[in-house]
Amino acid sequence: PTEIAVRARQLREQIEYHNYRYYALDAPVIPDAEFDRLLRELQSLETQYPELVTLDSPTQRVGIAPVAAFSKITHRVPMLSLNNAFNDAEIEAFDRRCRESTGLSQIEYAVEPKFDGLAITLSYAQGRFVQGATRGDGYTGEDVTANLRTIRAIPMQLGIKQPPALLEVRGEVLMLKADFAALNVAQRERGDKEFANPRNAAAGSLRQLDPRITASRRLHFFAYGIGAADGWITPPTHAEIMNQLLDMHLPIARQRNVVQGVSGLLDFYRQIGSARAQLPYDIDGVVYKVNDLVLQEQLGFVARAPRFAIAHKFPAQEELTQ
Ligand SMILES: NC(=O)n1nc(-c2ccco2)nc1N
Repeated sequence: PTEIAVRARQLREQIEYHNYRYYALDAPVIPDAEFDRLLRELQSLETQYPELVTLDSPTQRVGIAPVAAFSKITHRVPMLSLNNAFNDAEIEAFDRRCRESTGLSQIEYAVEPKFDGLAITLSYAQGRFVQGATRGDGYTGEDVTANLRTIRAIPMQLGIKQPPALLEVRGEVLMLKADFAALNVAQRERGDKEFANPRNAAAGSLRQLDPRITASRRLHFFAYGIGAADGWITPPTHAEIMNQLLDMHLPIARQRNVVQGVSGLLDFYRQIGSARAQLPYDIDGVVYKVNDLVLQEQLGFVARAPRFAIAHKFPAQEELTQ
């Protein structure tokens, strides 16, 4: 009956909104018990009326049947990796190259943490999540759509009224430090192998053929850019792309900024470096991107890496002593 279908749609929207509050804003507005009640109400409606179940219903976050193997996906826009810099002199050289190639005396950069997880791409058609893949070799990755549906930080619908016809979101799947520690305790108790670090735990959890195993691991996601886009008016800067991603209910880094020149870059590097141990997730550096997208075009890519962006890495973390 229609009022049941209306109630089911209402519940789906409310649950997805609370996921946004919790994972993208880190500011839930209802207690977990109330969230669970909404989910149970939707589950009971879908059990009574199976025709109400949709693939992207919040009740399907527990994972569907496993696949025998992952199929391959070729990225419409390659997912290229960043060049690395390890000291201030290399960053000064990066900034100099950007100034010389653009003829500008000072460059504005968008800066953000470099998540140490697994790069993935999410495709949204008319605002609905339809496909997701790993980075692979940058040109071809594995189709892990069913596994990504279980990650509650990844919205199944973009949270805007007029979504683009197609939008590819690039980002990182990761496991929070606390969830990693708890997982290893559980692994040890089960007699299963422990993971060396959160990055391996995230990769191992995402690349499971059985989505129900992925669903049992607490994975998180942060968006950091865009791939292909059809029917979307690209904003003029990277910082504004990030604002729009958050408006669309995608989680993004909280510690991001827009800075001027090499001094702004190095200040951010030190600021994040001193806060690194307190962050809830592992990072292996910070990322600097020329903010203006027209300048990014001008600077382009050398070989396979962009000339307009660079990762500034921290010294490798000494292995945690027991
Ligand atoms: N891993 C990470 O946090 N990344 N990776 C990029 C990236 C890779 C290629 C272009 O941008 N940006 C950020 N914040």
